[in-house]
Amino acid sequence: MKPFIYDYTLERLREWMNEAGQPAFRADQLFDWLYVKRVCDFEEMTNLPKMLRARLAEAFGFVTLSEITKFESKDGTVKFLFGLHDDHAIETVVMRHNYGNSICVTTQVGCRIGCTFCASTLGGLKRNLTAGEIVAQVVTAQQLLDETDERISSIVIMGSGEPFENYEATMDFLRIMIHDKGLHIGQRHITVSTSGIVPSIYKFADEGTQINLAISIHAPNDALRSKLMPVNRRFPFEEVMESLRYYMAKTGRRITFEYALIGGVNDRPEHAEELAQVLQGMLCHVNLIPVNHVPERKYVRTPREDIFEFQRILERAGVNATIRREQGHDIEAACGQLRAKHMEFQAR
Ligand SMILES: C[S@@+](CC[C@H](N)C(=O)[O-])C[C@H]1O[C@@H](n2cnc3c(N)ncnc32)[C@H](O)[C@@H]1O
Ligand code: SF4
Repeated sequence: MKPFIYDYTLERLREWMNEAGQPAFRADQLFDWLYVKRVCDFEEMTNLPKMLRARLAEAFGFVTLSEITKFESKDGTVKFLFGLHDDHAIETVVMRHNYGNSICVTTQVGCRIGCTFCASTLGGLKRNLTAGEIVAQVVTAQQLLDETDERISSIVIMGSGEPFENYEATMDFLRIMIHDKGLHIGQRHITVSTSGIVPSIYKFADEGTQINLAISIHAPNDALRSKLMPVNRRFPFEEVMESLRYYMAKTGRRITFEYALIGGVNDRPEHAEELAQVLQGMLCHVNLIPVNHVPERKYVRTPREDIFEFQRILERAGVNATIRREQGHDIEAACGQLRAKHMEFQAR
């Protein structure tokens, strides 16, 4: 199979042009066709010489995401189930806020991390997505928004998969997204979420970007975190915290801690107090998320009043905390749920 043109950063396209005996500016023209004009056919790139268009078509393919289903929520959230060339399915969600539109992208088909509350991991990991397959989710969604003159202004890497186990593809995706000659998404408007893959956190800290980092913490201590997230046995709580301290010292950037509240499991006042103690004095923010129901799991949601109490305990200790506003609840926007249903349906 030919490589996807979306797999290539502008720097790599320049190298390719150089090897093909073309001036570097041809790569910039190509990049503009791909990400500013959002054209998906080399033949339409009319300021490139005909011979070059033919060579590009010979060397590269486009990622085609077939729309298996699309659900639109009352609040404007749109959830796509896209089919890939090898018949795998992935989810992408577009959320509309009063400050702009954001997209939640998937980085792997499934996930091998095995968090006990997550639908994405139910069938294990099938494969990594290439950078181009992550890019295609944004371009395809943006093409649809072009029809109503809307723009994607922020990205969260919070769809299925662990981005830091598909590190290089995720970084190339980010390089393509932030480039000022392409879609030019502001770095501070992008968030990468990880379950805590420690070596990648160090690597990411050294990249020198302004991109936000979120950590799925979900427990205030080692023992409970290991129960909820088996990855904690590979990279224990304290090692994760140590890597985050390095990240903060290196980048000066605030970290977001994601904490899904699960009724009776990690949502008691003593959990809030322990978490407050661990995070006190850290440049951080806690995002409290009422756990999304996953039919295969028995977890229940924390009552509203207890969520507020959890938040109050953190705030009283000086730890900034917000409760995530839920979007697309009526369309099962919780990541992995739509794909899990699709797989179940196919297996029948
Ligand atoms: C699906 S993960 C993808 C990114 C990365 N693998 C991670 O764990 O951070 C994105 C976020 O969704 C959260 N999540 C997964 N299942 C959830 C559920 N049932 N309810 C609420 N949040 C959930 C994760 O903990 C994580 O914070
Ligand atoms: S929460 Fe993230 S790391 Fe955990 S299983 Fe789901 S996608 Fe994988």
